[in-house]
Formats: sequence, structure tokens, C-alpha cells
Amino acid sequence: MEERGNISIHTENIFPIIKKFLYSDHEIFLRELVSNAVDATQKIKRLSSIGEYKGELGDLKVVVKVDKDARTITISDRGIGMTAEEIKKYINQIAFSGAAEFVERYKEAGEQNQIIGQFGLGFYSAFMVADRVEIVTKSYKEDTVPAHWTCDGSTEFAIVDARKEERGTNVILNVASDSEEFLEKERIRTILNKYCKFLPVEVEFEGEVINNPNPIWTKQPSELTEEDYKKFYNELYPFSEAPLFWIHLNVDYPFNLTGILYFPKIKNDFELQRNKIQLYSRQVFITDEVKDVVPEFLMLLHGVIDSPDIPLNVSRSFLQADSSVKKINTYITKKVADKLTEIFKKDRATFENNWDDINVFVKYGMLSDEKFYEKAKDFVLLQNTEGKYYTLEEYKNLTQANQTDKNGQLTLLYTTDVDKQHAFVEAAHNRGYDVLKLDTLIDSHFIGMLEQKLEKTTLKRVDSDTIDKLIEKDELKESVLSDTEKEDLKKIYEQAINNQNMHVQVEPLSPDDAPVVITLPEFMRRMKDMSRTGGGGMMFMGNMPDTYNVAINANHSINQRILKAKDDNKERIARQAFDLALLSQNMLSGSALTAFVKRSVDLIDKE
Ligand SMILES: Nc1ncnc2c1ncn2[C@@H]1O[C@H](COP(=O)(O)OP(=O)(O)OP(=O)(O)O)[C@@H](O)[C@H]1O
Repeated sequence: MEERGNISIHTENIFPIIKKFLYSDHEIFLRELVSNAVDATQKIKRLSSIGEYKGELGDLKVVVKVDKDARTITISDRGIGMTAEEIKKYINQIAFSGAAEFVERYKEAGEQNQIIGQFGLGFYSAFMVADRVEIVTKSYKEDTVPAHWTCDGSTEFAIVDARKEERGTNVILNVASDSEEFLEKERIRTILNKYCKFLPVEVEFEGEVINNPNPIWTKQPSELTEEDYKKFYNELYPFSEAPLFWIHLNVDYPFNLTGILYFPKIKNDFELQRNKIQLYSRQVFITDEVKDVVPEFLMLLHGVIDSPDIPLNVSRSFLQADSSVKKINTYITKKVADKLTEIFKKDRATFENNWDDINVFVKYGMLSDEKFYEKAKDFVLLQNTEGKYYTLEEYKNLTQANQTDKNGQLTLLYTTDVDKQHAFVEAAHNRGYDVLKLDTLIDSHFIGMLEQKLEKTTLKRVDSDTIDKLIEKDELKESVLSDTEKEDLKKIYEQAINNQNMHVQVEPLSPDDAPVVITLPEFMRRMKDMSRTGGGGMMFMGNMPDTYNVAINANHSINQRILKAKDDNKERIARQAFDLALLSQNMLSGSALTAFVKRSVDLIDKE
């Protein structure tokens, strides 16, 4: 039998278009063809299991071969095969009508790059790399004649009878001269590793099975041990540190989704890695760009998601609006929050031990997802400078009595750097106040969120004001200095400091407090932080010098001494006291430091 025909399509040649627009992704031809082979294999298995096919199944491996001399790539399977009629029906008509529609739409549409994916051109992706494609196939059905189909990428095809003993299909690609890279074995191996690593049927290349047909996400959690999860993580990300914990996703309704998400060990903000989650559809790798499929903050997790319900061949904007994608988003978020709740409740010690690794993730989630916030507010932890952890509720109970100001506002104090802000942390501790450590990049946003969410609560950095003003109580502080003395003292300091960005004020601090306290107002610092990270339209503020408040402790003996000192000595002592304040905050450097050291030596010398 020989038959020649024209493929029913109005456009002369669609392949140049396919080729052009799938350009960046040419390698997916292999994924499409191997998946087809796997599908055909699974179909014969099913037919056999229900007794529709009574013959031997034989070795069901899918085999990929590259022959550089013959310039061919062959994908062979022992699946259900096709009769000549079926080729005409499934390959010629269906695919070509899809392609014809594609061309029509392509002519109209603006977003051409996004169009191609909307059509299941599966088999025809072969023409991205081949200038002639052949199918040699024998159906599982008895008494059918094997067929040999050839097409050169035009709309003409030929079908002749073939000789083929075994059931199944060989797809032979005669590789085009501009696609010779695909004749390199290493290239093919890389592509197979990327897309076919977990296909459900064994795939052989160069005598080796390249895939794991039963990845653990397809199994029931009850069948799996901790080791299995860790081993699989290692398989996905060789050389990575072991994950902290994981979630096995498994849902049939209202959508179908399986997968395993791992919480990686995150050492610091800079190490955050997105795009580590791999997306599969029935064990076929699709992409590791899951941006529109999982919520942004969950992209910090690692692992796999497998769902035939995610419409993979559609454009991004469509994906975002898709209702099953939204449901999937909600489901995953809930699962992750539930898992964290479970660990928190069952094993608080483990939860605390891992907090450094997961806090960025939890905070990011709370900031970006209201539903996640609602669950996480019960397990998010605050750590104080002593290394103790508290939930929001626990911390409120701890601080409320002592840290509520005269207006009933609970003031939580925090430090971003225990070493640099040590003097202030100590001053707070001396008052019996507790100080939180909020020192990661995300914490400035987290602080803002807490203030919005928690009632009557303010957060202040411990060095943003003098201790009395950080949390203003109703008690009146007496000053031992008269108003004129205060004025004099202020002038002396202003002259000694001689810097417009230092606002000098004389305040009645406790005699035990430092003689001079330099603070950077909370408001000012937040504005500057905001402008640095590009938010709030405050760009100009980033370039402004820091403006500090300098509190001169009216009740400190040094300041009383200054007023009594000889004229030429007044400024010297004031400058020395100011420099000591700078020094305690790591702010003294350059010529000011040199002058300070010299002055100090002179002072000791005089004693
Ligand atoms: N190796 C094969 N063995 C048997 N039938 C095959 C084989 N390859 C393709 N077919 C048949 O040709 C049809 C068209 O394949 P094609 O890859 O174009 O689309 P598809 O697999 O149906 O969808 P998709 O766009 O998701 O790949 C298949 O549905 C199948 O019936």
C-alpha cells in the first residue's frame, strides 16, 4: 500500500513559524516525543491489565538513540503502536488542525511568543530540529499492517507499509543542519536528565536507564521514612545541606496535586534561592519557574509539585487568573501553615532551633499573604537579646506591665546590632526593659507590620531616644540645674561639638545614666531606610546626612562640673564627654578619634 496526500491546512508551511517561535525552547521536542512514547506504553499496560490485550508485554523500556553518522535521533517504544488509519487520524488531522488554528491566531495576535504554547503541537515539535520525520509503527491490534509515515515539514506526507516485527513505535528524526547540537550525546543526556528524570516508564539512553520511574511524591506518606525524604532531596539537589523538614502534598479534589515541599536551611538573606521548586505534570518536568503557580513567598521552598490540573500551555497572565491555580495557591499556603503549626505545637524545641532558618520565610509569608498571617501570628517567634523565644502573645504578657507608657501604648524595644548598640541595650536592661533582636533585612518590614496589626503597640529601636523618652512614664524628672544653667550648658556643648547635624538638648536623665547620649530618632531612621530600599517616594532622604539628638544629662556630675570649670576647660571637658558618647556607639573615627586620644592622654597626664 502506498498513499500520498495533502494535509488539510490552509497555510502553505507552518513549520517555519513553529521553528521561529519555539526557538528558545527547541530542546522540548525530546520531552514531547518521549512523553508520547511513555503514554503509549502506559496505555498498553492498562489494556493488558484489563484483559483487552492478551499478548506478551515484553521489555517496556523506551529507548532513545543518537546516530551521529546517520544524523538521526530515534525514540522507540513498545506501546500500543498505531495503524495507518490511526496515524492519519491522530497525527495528520488532529495535530494539523491544531496547527492550522495556531497559524490563524498567530496572524491576529499581538503576543506571538505566548501563543505557541496554547496548542498541543506535541508531536510536531519534532520539526523544530528535524527536516524529515519518520514514524515506523505496529499496532497492538491483531492482523494490522505496520506503517511507515514520512513528512518533510511541508504539508505533504507519505504512508507506506512497513516491516516491523515488534509492537510499538519508532519515531526517527533526521536532524536538520541548523540543529546539529542535538546529535551530541551529552546534549541529549542533559535534556533527558532535565525533562525525563521522573517519567513513569523506564527510559534508556546509551545502555543506561536515566530515570527514576517511581519518585516518592507518587507514593503514600505512610509508606515513606524520613530517610526516603532526605534521599530524594539529595537526588533533586545534590550537594545541598539536608532540609529542615518537609510537607507531602497529596490531594485529589477539587484538583489533583501531589508533591513534596522542603524547607531548606537558609543561612542568611543573601542565600535565598528562588526557582528551586520543580513543576511536573504527570511526572513530566515542565519548568522550574513556578512564579505564577505558587505564592511568591513559598518560592523560597524547594521540592516538586506535580499537577495535571495546572494549565501549562497557557500564557502567564492567563495562569494568574486561572481558578484552579488560585485554589492550588490557597491549598499550598494552608498546608505550609498547618505544617508549621504542627511542629510548633508538637515540638517547640525543634521549632526554636530551626527558627533562624525559617524566620525569613515565615515573616515574608506574613507580610505577603493575609491568610498566612492569620495562622502564623500564633507561631511567629520573637527572640530577645538573651536568646529566648516568645510568641507575640507571650511577649506581650512579658512586657506589658513594665513597658506600657503613660498613654497606654505598649512599647517594644529592639536592637539591630547587639554589639554596636550595647550601651543602649544595657540602659534598657537596667530599667528592667526587655530588648528584641530584629536584625535581618526583612525585619524592618516585619516591624512595620507588627505595629499595624498589634493593638496599641509601638516598636522602637533601643538607640532612638534616651531611655526615659523611649517609654515615657508619668513620673516627673527633676533637674538639678536651673534654666539659665541649662542654657549655658547647651551653648558650651554646641560650641564644643560644632556640628549642625547634632541637635543638643539638656535633659534630666538619671545620675546613673551616661553624661551624654546620642540618638538617631526612630522616624528619621525609618524614612532613610525606606528611601534606601526605594520605597515611599523618599529618594531624596537617602542622600541627607543623619541628624542625631544629643541629650546632655543635666543630673550627671560631669555636667555640673563643666558649669563650674574655668572658661578654657569647659569646652574641652564637653568635647571629651561627647566623644565618649560617640565612642560607645562606634561613631568616632578619623581626625576626631585622633584628637580624642591626644586629649585623653593630656588629661591622664595632668592627674
Ligand atoms: N509513540 C506513540 N505511540 C502511539 N501513539 C502515538 C505516539 N506518538 C503520538 N501518538 C498519537 O498521536 C497523537 C498526537 O500526539 P501529539 O503529541 O501531537 O499530541 P498529544 O500527545 O495528544 O497531546 P500533547 O500536545 O499533550 O502532546 C497522540 O494523542 C497519540 O494518539
